[in-house]
Amino acid sequence: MTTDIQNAVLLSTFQNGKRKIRIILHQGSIVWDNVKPPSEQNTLPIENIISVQNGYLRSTHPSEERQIDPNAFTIHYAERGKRAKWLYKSLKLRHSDPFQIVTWVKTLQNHLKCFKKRPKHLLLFVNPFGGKRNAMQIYEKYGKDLFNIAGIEVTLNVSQRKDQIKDFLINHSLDMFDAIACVGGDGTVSEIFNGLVLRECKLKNVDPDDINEILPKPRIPVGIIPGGSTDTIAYCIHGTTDPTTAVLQIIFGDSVGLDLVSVYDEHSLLRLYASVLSYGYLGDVAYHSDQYRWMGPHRYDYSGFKKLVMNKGYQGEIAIHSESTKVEEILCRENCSRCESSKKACDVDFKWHTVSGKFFMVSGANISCACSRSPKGIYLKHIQRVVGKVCKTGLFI
Ligand SMILES: Nc1ncnc2c1ncn2[C@@H]1O[C@H](COP(=O)(O)OP(=O)(O)OP(=O)(O)O)[C@@H](O)[C@H]1O
Repeated sequence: MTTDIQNAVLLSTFQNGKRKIRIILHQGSIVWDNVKPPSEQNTLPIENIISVQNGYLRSTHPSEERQIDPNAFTIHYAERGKRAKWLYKSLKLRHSDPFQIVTWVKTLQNHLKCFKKRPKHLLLFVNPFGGKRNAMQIYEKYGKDLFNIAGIEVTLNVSQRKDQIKDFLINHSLDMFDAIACVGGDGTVSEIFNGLVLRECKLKNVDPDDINEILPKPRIPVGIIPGGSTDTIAYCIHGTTDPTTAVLQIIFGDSVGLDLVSVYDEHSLLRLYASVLSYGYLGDVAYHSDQYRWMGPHRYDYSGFKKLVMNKGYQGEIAIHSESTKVEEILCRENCSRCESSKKACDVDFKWHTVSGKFFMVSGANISCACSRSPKGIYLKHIQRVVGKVCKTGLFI
């Protein structure tokens, strides 16, 4: 059945506005071009189609029920734009023969049914407190209509207090949802995955406070629509903080894995994080900037400058479990041979090494922590240039 759908070939000529276009469906793509020169050929992979909808006749009165136009249909799709952004586009097509319309709509809709990862019921959390406090407006402007076009049923949950999203996820049934998403920043995303992991612990009778337990992985996919100040997790995943791009990725059910790090004190699990844990400069900026929330995202510039000027270094001692004796000089990047060899840990002789002294900051980053302010992420050379030789920088990516 699926192969029959995938092998379908269609060729027709449609009216698109004032121009006539020839359009062909073949081998998982549709290609269209003007019948008359100049040629403007477009290729659209079927997986980039959001939905295919019948056209509607113009109603003469708002109380009238909308009637399907048998001679028109619309293809809603996504197209890759500049700088990692995705754009929403649509193609309106008309034909004098209603049979042509029915054939194209049915065939394309059957194709779309094969994409099983696309969500149908989405639980969407909105944090009205983070960033510029405009998360609801972001949803209304960039999310609502696109989810509607995609035929996704959205259940909105606007958070009323800190940790409400986390508590909701721990305590409520999620059976009716096939995906979760949020409009918010890194703190909101953190509430979601902390809530999901603790929920799994509760369901599987795992004690999250036992450091020797392996924490269970939540299976439900999580979408992130940037609506915070830094939005580093969204930026690292999508390469941009553009909300439309995020909404389109959620619609298509595209996913990547995200590692989480658990942080414990002597007694219990403190929290899980996906971006960065920091002691020293960055930790202080994150902590103190919260009292300047009224400044919006500029609070980080203000606090960052203040803390940089006041910085005299932070005393500390770090123990690192590593095979190398030169732990202070190591810089890991993508495709790092050292990380590759450490995956085969049995061949490597790991020992504890300690580094102590005054640090500018000590950070444990799980992702590059790139954001629009710092597109290269946490970058060691950049930090060294800022602090000169005053203090050490501990950074482990
Ligand atoms: N209704 C609410 N009132 C107060 N705080 C809330 C509310 N809802 C969520 N929060 C908390 O707001 C905090 C900040 O939100 P968020 O992280 O989304 O924005 P941000 O700090 O501006 O962005 P970023 O973390 O990307 O810099 C989160 O830690 C979350 O727990």
